[in-house]
Amino acid sequence: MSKRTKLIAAFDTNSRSQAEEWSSTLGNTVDAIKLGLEFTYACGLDAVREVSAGHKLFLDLKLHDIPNTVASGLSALAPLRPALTTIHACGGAEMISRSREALEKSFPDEAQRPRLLAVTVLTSMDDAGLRETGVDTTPREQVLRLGKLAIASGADGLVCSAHEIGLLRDALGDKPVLVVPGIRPAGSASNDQKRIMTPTQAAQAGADWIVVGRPITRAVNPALAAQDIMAELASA
Ligand SMILES: O=C(O)c1cc(=O)[nH]c(=O)n1[C@@H]1O[C@H](COP(=O)(O)O)[C@@H](O)[C@H]1O
Repeated sequence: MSKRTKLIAAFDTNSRSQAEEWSSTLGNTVDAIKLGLEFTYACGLDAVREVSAGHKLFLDLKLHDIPNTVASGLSALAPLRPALTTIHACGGAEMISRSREALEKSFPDEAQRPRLLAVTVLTSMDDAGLRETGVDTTPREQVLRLGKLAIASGADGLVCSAHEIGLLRDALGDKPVLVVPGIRPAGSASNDQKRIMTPTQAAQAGADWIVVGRPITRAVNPALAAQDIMAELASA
């Protein structure tokens, strides 16, 4: 039997009290919580530690710099003990392999080591947006290219859209952890996301984790919105 796709709720806010409220009202409904750039820059690392206490943490800081700086940055974040953490795949092979080494050094116990995820092509990019950056190919081709590079260089998994899951599974098999944002329950606004799918579609495509922010956090009742998505995943 295949494993259920798990739900990460993205707590994108600059308010510590708001994040604390979500943590207590829906943190136990979802499988993990994501704290990213907005919350970390606004509230600091102590707040990340406190809001994520008792929950699985996806620390999404999308590091992208020279290999030494990214590896040292990851080592500095180790005390937060995230389950999952991100770097940008386009930082290249050495940046990715040095990141993996840094995490292995900080966590000699492999079971405790945060899973290193490489972000491929952001789900807010479509064909035109990607070409504007000088990458003269489609998001699918670029995701595949970066995905192969990242896994070969030591990433445990990838962040991609649900549209590329099949392609990545064909090329890389079942082992890489695929974490999929750009998820919109039927009828919800796409906002700035371009490559979107519903929770059911992403689960059926084979996502290990989906990431959902605004459809939960901006709902009239965020806890109920999270429960509805969990129910959708259970029946997908
Ligand atoms: O790394 C991510 O989590 C990420 C990668 C990506 O390609 N697209 C993407 O939306 N995300 C994150 O996933 C979350 C999606 O939020 P919503 O669009 O509100 O559901 C945000 O916190 C983004 O930072």
